[in-house]
Amino acid sequence: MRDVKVDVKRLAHGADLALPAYQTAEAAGLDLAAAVPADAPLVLAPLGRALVPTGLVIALPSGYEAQVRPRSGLAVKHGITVLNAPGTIDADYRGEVKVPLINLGAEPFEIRRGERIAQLVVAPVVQARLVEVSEVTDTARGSGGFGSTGRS
Ligand SMILES: O=c1ccn([C@H]2C[C@H](O)[C@@H](COP(=O)(O)OP(=O)(O)OP(=O)(O)O)O2)c(=O)[nH]1
Ligand SMILES: [Mg+2]
Repeated sequence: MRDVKVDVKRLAHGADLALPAYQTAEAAGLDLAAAVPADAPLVLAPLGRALVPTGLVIALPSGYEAQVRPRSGLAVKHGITVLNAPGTIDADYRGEVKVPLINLGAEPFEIRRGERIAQLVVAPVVQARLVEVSEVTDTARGSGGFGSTGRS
């Protein structure tokens, strides 16, 4: 397993929360915990959304991004997902990592302090060097898409 150093800082409102951790040896995502106040859990009503704090600031190395992805268990059991999935953390972002959650389930969902609400996947990035042309190369697919190869 390759790894890359990522600096992480815990903000005051997350200082007592454990750092994100990979839950298994080959896990791709670091689980992110909700840094909501212990005495004020966040309640997401059906179709309700919230920008959930993690209490974390990260500094990714140049050439990497971090993706904020849903946890499948919360999605399947409760309809909780990341509204902008996959969220993008840029390598030059130094603000708090936050998770825009939405409740697509039928019941209100309570998010307690320390609950693992999403996962962070660090990935390499390439930036495109755009070269404007008057004609693009032809291919067998051409402009076919959106189900052009059969049922979708
Ligand atoms: O789920 C997310 C998505 C983004 N961010 C932070 C890190 C990212 O670097 C920054 C900007 O995100 P994005 O580019 O997706 O948002 P934008 O609406 O384009 O804002 P900006 O104009 O600041 O780029 O917000 C998060 O904390 N969580
Ligand atoms: Mg942006």
